[in-house]
Amino acid sequence: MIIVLIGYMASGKTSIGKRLAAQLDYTFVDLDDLIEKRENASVTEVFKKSGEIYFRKQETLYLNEVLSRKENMILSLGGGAPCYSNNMSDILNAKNVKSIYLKASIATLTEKLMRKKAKRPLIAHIETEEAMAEFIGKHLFERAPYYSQAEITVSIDNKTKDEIVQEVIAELF
Ligand SMILES: Nc1ncnc2c1ncn2[C@@H]1O[C@H](COP(=O)(O)OP(=O)(O)OP(=O)(O)O)[C@@H](O)[C@H]1O
Ligand SMILES: O=C(O)C1=C[C@@H](O)[C@@H](O)[C@H](O)C1
Ligand SMILES: [Mg+2]
Repeated sequence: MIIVLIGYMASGKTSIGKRLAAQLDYTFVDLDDLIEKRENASVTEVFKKSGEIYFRKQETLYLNEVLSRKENMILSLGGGAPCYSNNMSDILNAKNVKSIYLKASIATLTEKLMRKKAKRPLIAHIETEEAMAEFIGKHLFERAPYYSQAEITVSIDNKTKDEIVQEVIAELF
């Protein structure tokens, strides 16, 4: 089975994914990391050198490659991955794939992203907390229709990583 974690930037896809993989003894794949390895450049460099459209094309290519693998795997996506091309339908239609939305409020995301924006090219330029909350609110309005199609939704607000991991496992098995 492939368990796909989706959600906004900083919702915990990478860190929760790693813990889930360790606990379930599944392979762990992070789509942003895979893109960086294959493109031999950081996400920020790919955005800068080749532009977002090129990044989205490569993201779709590598997503489909990983979805065709036949192994037990936790696959943590980048924040935008489910919202481009036919990616969300491909995830929902793939056999043996379960999708999980790690859902966070605008307040939680604003607080996290003010601290961790440097490596995220879409938000690195935003300076004040008010502007960050405004950006995230608008962005989530566009993206939530994709994220919400996931088979399972787990709210992450005010929960520890361990609590989230246990909740995901309880929903899955
Ligand atoms: N429940 C939590 N409690 C406290 N800190 C958390 C929690 N979940 C994640 N974090 C921290 O928040 C930061 C963002 O998490 P992470 O990188 O896993 O998010 P992401 O969804 O993979 O983001 P991106 O879309 O940018 O890849 C990390 O520093 C992580 O350690
Ligand atoms: O939300 C997004 O569109 C992104 C999230 C990150 O995981 C990276 O995939 C990249 O910075 C774009
Ligand atoms: Mg990540």
